Amino acid sequence: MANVLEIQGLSKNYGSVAALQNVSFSVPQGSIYGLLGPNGSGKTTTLGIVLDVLNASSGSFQWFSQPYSGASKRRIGAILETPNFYPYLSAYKNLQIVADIKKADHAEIEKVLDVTGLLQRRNSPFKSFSLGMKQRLALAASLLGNPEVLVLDEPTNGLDPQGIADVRELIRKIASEGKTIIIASHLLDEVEKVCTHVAVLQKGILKAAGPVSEILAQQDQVLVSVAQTENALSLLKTLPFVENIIPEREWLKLTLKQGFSSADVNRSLFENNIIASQLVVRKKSLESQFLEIVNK
Ligand SMILES: Nc1ncnc2c1ncn2[C@@H]1O[C@H](COP(=O)(O)OP(=O)(O)OP(=O)(O)O)[C@@H](O)[C@H]1O
Repeated sequence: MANVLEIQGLSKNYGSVAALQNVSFSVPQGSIYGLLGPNGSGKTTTLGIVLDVLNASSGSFQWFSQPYSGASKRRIGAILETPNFYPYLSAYKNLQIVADIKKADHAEIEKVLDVTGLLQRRNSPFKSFSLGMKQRLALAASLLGNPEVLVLDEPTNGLDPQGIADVRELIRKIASEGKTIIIASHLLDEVEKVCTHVAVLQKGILKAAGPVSEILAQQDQVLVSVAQTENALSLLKTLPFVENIIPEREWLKLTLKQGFSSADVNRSLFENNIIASQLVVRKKSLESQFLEIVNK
């Protein structure tokens, strides 16, 4: 699959602050790519550089395998900040202004209002919109000109759970039409629910990048409680499918290699005359996986 964006060795210093340090990753065409990291990790800086509103201190990037130009700009729709529309003008009128700036056909306005679920409210003034509707109007505006790629910085910031779910659905719908979407977010949950790929930033350093299924693998943890802890520990250390063992009070916490389950642990213990009094399978939380990645 071709890449819509390739970033090589990007660094950015604000005075003595190293906001980005030698960051490289590629965004495949058709992906929903999450740029994940806590506040201040360099997400907005990365997006600002690739959208040409900030200069990098060093490194390079290409959109559609070419240096950034007016031609590539027309293929990208972006929302970098909380959207500014005219409060007393209707949704439709506001989009007319955006369409004129982007030299987009006015016929597109109805379509983007429909996609974002705002057709019924086309004549309502922007100031009467809820935060979620304002965010959807910003998405509608970014869709004018029919860009191939959307770049969104924290698109669900400040929204309530329903608003977050609406924007998530909308992102899925837009992606299903073949567009590539790049989203910066500090919300792990959001990234896991909607993204196909993720890059994890911490203090300007890229910690991991790739398909979500590889980066945030849903590895289970198996907790074993046995009377003969020492015997069990010696045995478990010899089992090739046990990746990691953490003894914690009466429990032995195990991480297993892909394709193995608590049944394999139970069988091995039993075959060696060790009876587990309790065996518990616990899903590793996204938080703990994220912390493992950033602490690596
Ligand atoms: N104009 C600036 N001048 C000085 N330092 C800056 C400037 N902009 C950003 N920084 C610093 O660069 C680092 C990265 O900031 P950036 O806004 O890119 O992070 P972020 O991951 O987008 O965070 P947030 O989620 O809070 O927006 C932070 O330490 C921030 O304080």
